[in-house]
Amino acid sequence: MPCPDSHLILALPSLYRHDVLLGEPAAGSALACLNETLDWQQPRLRLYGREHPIPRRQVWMGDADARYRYSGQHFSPENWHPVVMDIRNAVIERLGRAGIDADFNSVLLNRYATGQERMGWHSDDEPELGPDPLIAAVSLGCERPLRFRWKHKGNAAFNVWLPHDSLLVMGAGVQARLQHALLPRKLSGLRISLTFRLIHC
Ligand SMILES: O=C(O)CCC(=O)C(=O)O
Ligand SMILES: [Fe+2]
Repeated sequence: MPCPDSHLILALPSLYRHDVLLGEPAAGSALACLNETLDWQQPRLRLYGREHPIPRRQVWMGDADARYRYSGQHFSPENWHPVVMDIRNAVIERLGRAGIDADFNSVLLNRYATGQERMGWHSDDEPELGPDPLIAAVSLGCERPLRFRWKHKGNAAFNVWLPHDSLLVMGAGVQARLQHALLPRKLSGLRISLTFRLIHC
């Protein structure tokens, strides 16, 4: 049975959002805690032959053997922070209630200090995620839209707004058929996202 706070965005591929994951004050304290305590990194990545610092900060976290390759670099995960582990468990529990038996052994945390910080177009389709990954994206802080576009042109691109304490579920077919990006916006305010993944080690 659909939960009252669930919004189906697409049925096939499967894309939907739950509006309240942790509740308050847990969501607000998670935002403050992660912002203040994590060792936020700004690695330089090579793009079209030139190196640039990424236009946001990030932390990889997860099980020790869940190593990840991204833009030609290997990232070893940080140990699970207890607050991130609690959020992971809340995601698994919420998906379980929706009839989805999910597991995640790693998470990419992204920190956008202002509306100008961003993430470019991509699909989360690295081979270590397997052929059809389920990716669960938790948003904390400033509400911003994640923009989606189809790989085969024709259908219109669209925004999915991600409020504080929401959970976006990118299920079967989403990475194969769509790309997504967090584009710069005239918005102010800190946002942290956590994208949970299962890496096949
Ligand atoms: O910050 C977001 O909501 C998007 C993050 C994302 O696409 C990713 O971590 O792969
Ligand atoms: Fe992504």
